[in-house]
Amino acid sequence: MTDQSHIRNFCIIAHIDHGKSTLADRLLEFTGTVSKRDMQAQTLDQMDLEREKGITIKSQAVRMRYQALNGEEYELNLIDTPGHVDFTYEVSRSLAACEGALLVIDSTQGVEAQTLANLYLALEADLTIIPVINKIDLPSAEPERVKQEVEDVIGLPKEECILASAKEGIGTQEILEAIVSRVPAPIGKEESPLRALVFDSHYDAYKGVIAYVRVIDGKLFEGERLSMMAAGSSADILEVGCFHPKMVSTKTLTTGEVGYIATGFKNVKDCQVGDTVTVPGALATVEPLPGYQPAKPMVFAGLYPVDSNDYPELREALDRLKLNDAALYYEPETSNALGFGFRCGFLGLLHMEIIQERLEREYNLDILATAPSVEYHVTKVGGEIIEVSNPSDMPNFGEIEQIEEPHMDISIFTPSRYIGTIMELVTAKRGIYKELKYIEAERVLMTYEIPLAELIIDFYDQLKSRTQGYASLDYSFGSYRASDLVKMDILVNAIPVDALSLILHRESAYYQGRALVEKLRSLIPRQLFDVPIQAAIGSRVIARETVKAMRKDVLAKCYGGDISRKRKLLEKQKEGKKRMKMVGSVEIPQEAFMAVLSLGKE
Ligand SMILES: Nc1nc2c(ncn2[C@@H]2O[C@H](COP(=O)(O)OP(=O)(O)OP(=O)(O)O)[C@@H](O)[C@H]2O)c(=O)[nH]1
Repeated sequence: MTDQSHIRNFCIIAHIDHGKSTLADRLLEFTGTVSKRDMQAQTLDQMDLEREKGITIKSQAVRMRYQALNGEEYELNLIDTPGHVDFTYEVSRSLAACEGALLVIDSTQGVEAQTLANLYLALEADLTIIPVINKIDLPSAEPERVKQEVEDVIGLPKEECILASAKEGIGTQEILEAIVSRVPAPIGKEESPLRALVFDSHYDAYKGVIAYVRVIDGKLFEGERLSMMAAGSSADILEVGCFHPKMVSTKTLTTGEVGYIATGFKNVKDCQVGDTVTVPGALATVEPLPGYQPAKPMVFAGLYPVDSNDYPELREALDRLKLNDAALYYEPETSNALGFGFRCGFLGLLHMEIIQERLEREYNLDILATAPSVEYHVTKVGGEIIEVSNPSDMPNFGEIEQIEEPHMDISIFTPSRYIGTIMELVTAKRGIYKELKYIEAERVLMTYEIPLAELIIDFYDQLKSRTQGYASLDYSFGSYRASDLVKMDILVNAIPVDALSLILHRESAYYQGRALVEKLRSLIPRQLFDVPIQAAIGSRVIARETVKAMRKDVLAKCYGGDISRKRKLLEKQKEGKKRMKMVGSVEIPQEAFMAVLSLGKE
C-alpha cells in the first residue's frame, strides 16, 4: 500500500518503431522488476503475434518500485500502449489512467505522424509530457535537430528533452528521475467511496473477466462486493492485485493505484472498458467517471470456413476472441458462393489481419476472407436510410437516392521533395485537400480528407513506395459524405459471385473493372472448360476475360509406377487446394477474393 504522493502513473507514447517497447524493457530491468536473466526482449509484448510482428497490440500495465536519488521509494505504474493507428482507441483508454507520458521520438527520424497524433491524445487527457529522444547510439542520430523540432512542432522547451538509447540503456535513470520529479502524483480522495476506471480487460477461463483498473477515489479489497455503474452488474471480487509484470495478488488497491480485479464475470458485457467500478452502497451517491467512446469498427469483411463443417468452430473462436477484444464485431452471414460465415467488423486492416491470423494459428481454422469493405449509408428512394457493410447487400441502382461513404482525416509528414508525388497519389484516391504546412525548412505536414475505401486499398503501401519510406501517415474518422458510387458484380462462368461484388467510384469503375477481371483471369486456375469472367454494373457487362480450358494431368509427370511418389503429389495438390471454394463448377482461390486490394500494384 503506497501513499499517493509516492505513486506515479505514466505511459509511453511514440510513433511506431521509435522504441517504446525497448524503453519499457530498460525501465523494468533498471528497477529490478524483471531480472536481466528473465528478460526476454520486449517483455510487455506477451502475445506471440506481437513479438513476431514487433508491434504492441494489447495495453499492459506493470508496477515497478524505484528508489529515487532523493532516497525515497516510489511506486511507478507503467501502462504500455499500442503504436499502430488501428489501435488508437486503446491509447486513449490507457491515457485516462495516467498523469504523465513519455513521448519517445527516434533521433534518426524526428517527429512523425503518430508522434503528434498520440501527443494530442495525451494533451487532451491533461498529461505531463516528458520528451525522450531515443536511439542516440546510432551514427545517423541527430539529437540536436530533433530537440529543435520538439520545441518548434510540439511546443515543449528543448531543455526538457532527455537523450536516450533504449538499446544500450543510456538515459534510463534520468528518465526515471524525470517521472518522479515531473509527473504529478495522483490526487484522489482517499476517504471517499470507491471509484475506479476500467481501462482494459482480458478474459481468464478460471477467474472470469479480469478488469484493469485505475483507482481514482477510495480503496478496494479482495472479497468485497463491487458494482459496475454503467452495466448495472455486481460481483464479489475474487482477487485484487497488480502486474509485476505477471499478475500478483495484493489483496487491496488504494487511491491512485493501478492494478487488476478478477471479477468472475463470464461476459465482457458485464464489465466493459470505460465503466466505473464502485461498491453497491455508493451507487446512488457517486458520479460515474467519464467513460470512453466505444471503439467503432471501420473495416468489414466476410470470414468463411474453407471447410463448411468448421462453421461451429469458427463461431466459437470468434466468441472467444471477442472476450478479449471489444472492438471485434461479427454477425452470421450467408453467401451464395461461400456458404455460411460471418460478416466481421475491424478497426482497420491490421486488426483484420491479426484476427485472421489468430483464428488460423490459435484455433487451427482455415479461413477464407472476402475483400475488406467500409460501411455505406444508403438513402433509399422514399427516404429510408440503411447501413450497408457488404457490397452484395447494396440495393439496386433504381432504389437508391444517395450513397454516403466514410471519409477519414489524414495527415502525412514528409520531406518536402515528395509533395508532388503525394499530391498525385491523394488526388488519384479522391482525396480532398485541406492544408499544407511547413514544420521545418524541408519537412511538411499535409492534411486531406480521403474516402476510407480508398485508404484501405494499398494507400499506405503506395505512400511508402513513392516516398522511399520517408512519409508517415496518421488518420482518424472525419465524416460521412455523399459520393457517386456504383456496385460492380463479378460473374464467373455466368454465375454472379456475391462475395466478389464491390462498390466503386463511378468514374473509375470501368477501368477498375477491366483490371480486376484481368487479374482474376490470372488467379483462377484453369479448368477442363473455358471459364468466362465478367464484370457487370447492373445488367451491363463492362469487361470480360476467359480462363482458357486446359487438361491438367499432373500425374502424367510421374513416369513409371512409383505409387508413393504419386500419392505425395496428390497430397501436395490437396494442400494447395485448401484455400479454394467451389463456386458452381469453378474453384476460386483465396487470392481472387483479395484481388481488388492489389489492383494498384504493378
Ligand atoms: N539502435 C537502437 N535501436 C533501438 C533503440 N531503441 C529501439 N531500437 C530498435 O528499434 C526497433 C523498434 O523498437 P520497439 O521498441 O519495438 O518500438 P516500438 O515503438 O515499441 O514499436 P511498436 O510496439 O510497434 O509501437 C527495434 O528493432 C529495436 O531494437 C535504440 O536506442 N537504439
